[in-house]
Amino acid sequence: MEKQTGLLLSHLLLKNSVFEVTLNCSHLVWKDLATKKKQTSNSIHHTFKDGSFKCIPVSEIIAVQETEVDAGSKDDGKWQKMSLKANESYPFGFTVSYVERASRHCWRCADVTFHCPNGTLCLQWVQTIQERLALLTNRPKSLLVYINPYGGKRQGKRIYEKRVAPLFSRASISTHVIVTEYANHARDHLRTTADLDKYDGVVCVGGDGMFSEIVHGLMARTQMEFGVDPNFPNAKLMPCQLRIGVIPAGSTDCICYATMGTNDPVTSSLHIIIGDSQPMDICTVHHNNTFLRYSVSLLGYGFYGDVLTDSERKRWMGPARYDISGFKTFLTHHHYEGTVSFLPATNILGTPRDKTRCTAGCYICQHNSQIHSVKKLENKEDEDISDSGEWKVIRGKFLAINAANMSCACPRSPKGLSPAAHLADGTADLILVRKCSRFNFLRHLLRHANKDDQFDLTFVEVHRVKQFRFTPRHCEGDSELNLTESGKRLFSHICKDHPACGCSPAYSNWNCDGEILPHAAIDVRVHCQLIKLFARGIEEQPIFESFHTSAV
Ligand SMILES: CCCCCCCCCCCCC/C=C/[C@@H](O)[C@H](COP(=O)(O)O)NC(=O)CCCCC
Ligand SMILES: Nc1ncnc2c1ncn2[C@@H]1O[C@H](COP(=O)(O)OP(=O)(O)O)[C@@H](O)[C@H]1O
Ligand SMILES: [Ca+2]
Repeated sequence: MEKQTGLLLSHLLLKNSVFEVTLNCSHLVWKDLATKKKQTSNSIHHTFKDGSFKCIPVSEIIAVQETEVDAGSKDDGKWQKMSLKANESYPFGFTVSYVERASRHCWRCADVTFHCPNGTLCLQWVQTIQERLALLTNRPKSLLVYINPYGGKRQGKRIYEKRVAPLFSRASISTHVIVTEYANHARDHLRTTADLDKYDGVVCVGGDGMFSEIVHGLMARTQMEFGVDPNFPNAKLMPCQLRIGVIPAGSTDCICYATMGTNDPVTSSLHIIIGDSQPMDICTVHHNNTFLRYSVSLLGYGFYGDVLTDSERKRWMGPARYDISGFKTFLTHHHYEGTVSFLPATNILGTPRDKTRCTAGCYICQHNSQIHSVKKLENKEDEDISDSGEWKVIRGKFLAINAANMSCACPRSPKGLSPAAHLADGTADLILVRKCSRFNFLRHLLRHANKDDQFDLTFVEVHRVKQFRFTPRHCEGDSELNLTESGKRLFSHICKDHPACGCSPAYSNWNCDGEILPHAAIDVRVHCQLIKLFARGIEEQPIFESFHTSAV
């Protein structure tokens, strides 16, 4: 064993070979001494598939613990042989659990057990690694967990107990778990009752609707604490301090998919454990200066509003309801008339049709959010939002009006509704699909699932915006008309009951992150980075950490 400042180096047994194991301030590295000579001293090393070399960042170590070296502990013959040898001259062991990257952005918790020649050395390794982990202040120690037992395929509770809780326990994270008993249980608990000082984060097990509940609860609590009235459309909303973790157990799971590249509960758990942080924009939705809701992913009128409205009656079907309702809504082919006004995002990097993608450490999000902060400091943000800038106005008949605050990538559409949209740039992509033939609309829809550009069609346009407004045709000129659900039904009724007349109903509903909004006329504003997730954005490719031999 060799211990210099900040460096621990020992020769330890791993499986049947002696490895040089090193812990420096940022990485844990192990090299098979038998193959070490083959490596050139100045080359940048990678993790070798044969296991002869591995380099993992300390920030991705989940836990370390002493391991009993016991020949009878594994039933696999090979392992027993190794254990016997370990017992002879390496009778002590410790196991390091760490993040390993699997395919398609999935993360797994891998274990490696090192055998030591004496107990003092073993203890020193365990303690030193634990000390390093304790220095990682971004990691949560205590979490408040809400499980929706009815989300998706109703597997939330099982997913949490079988796949998530054991990982949290291995990482010594304490949890307070609440299985929700009714819709908005989590939102109301967070808004009024929960003792948030006790926790380092809030975790929801469910779908995008459940995530939306958490966002509403935390946002309401934060605005109340700071005395901000969200009814005031130009209010400067305060960001939430607690990070949110999302364990996917829903029907769409686009929040997970767009922030981690997969909807896998283990991957989400590992991002939570290592304390990742991904800021996200939030939209506020108002009607006649009254706050209605927050939206994080999709605000959709027309097609996606109608799919949602139809699908709510089919909740018992689980996630398949969206496919059935999607098909049915496609066949009905309703269009809606109205005016869309929007404030384009100017002086920012990125456009909705460029080839850049919002990935981990996104430069565009960093750059554009800095512009927002400078404006906030100079108190020019309101100016920009309400008066200055050129509002654009588009009147027409639309099959769909969608605002994507992020890509909205999900298993149904791995590139998403707006593939170049950003999680945290302070803008949303406003997609207008004008009335067109069923065939053309199908072409547009199919392009969400293949490589072709869904915006490269004459009847589709997309704008990167900071704010937008929609006024359905029958409300135009009557800003006071408060068109609620019952009113809308009255209007819609006329043609919905007479499909043969070929007319479209006058109004659709807004799909706001999977919730039906009771108003058709809305004002929407994007707020930059109001919440943070336990995520890091989609990693472009598996990261192989660089490591120089000379540094060891
Ligand atoms: C072969 C045809 C391909 C059709 C592709 C359709 C493109 C799908 C993009 C869907 C984007 C979804 C954005 C996220 C919306 C969610 O907030 C919302 C609620 O989710 P959850 O709480 O998990 O139920 N989900 C939806 O509105 C579902 C829309 C599905 C439309 C088919
Ligand atoms: N215990 C519960 N009973 C009924 N509804 C609930 C419960 N807990 C949460 N909900 C509601 O269920 C809705 C859907 O939840 P979600 O987890 O997003 O599943 P899905 O993705 O299948 O829609 C959300 O609107 C949420 O408010
Ligand atoms: Ca955005």
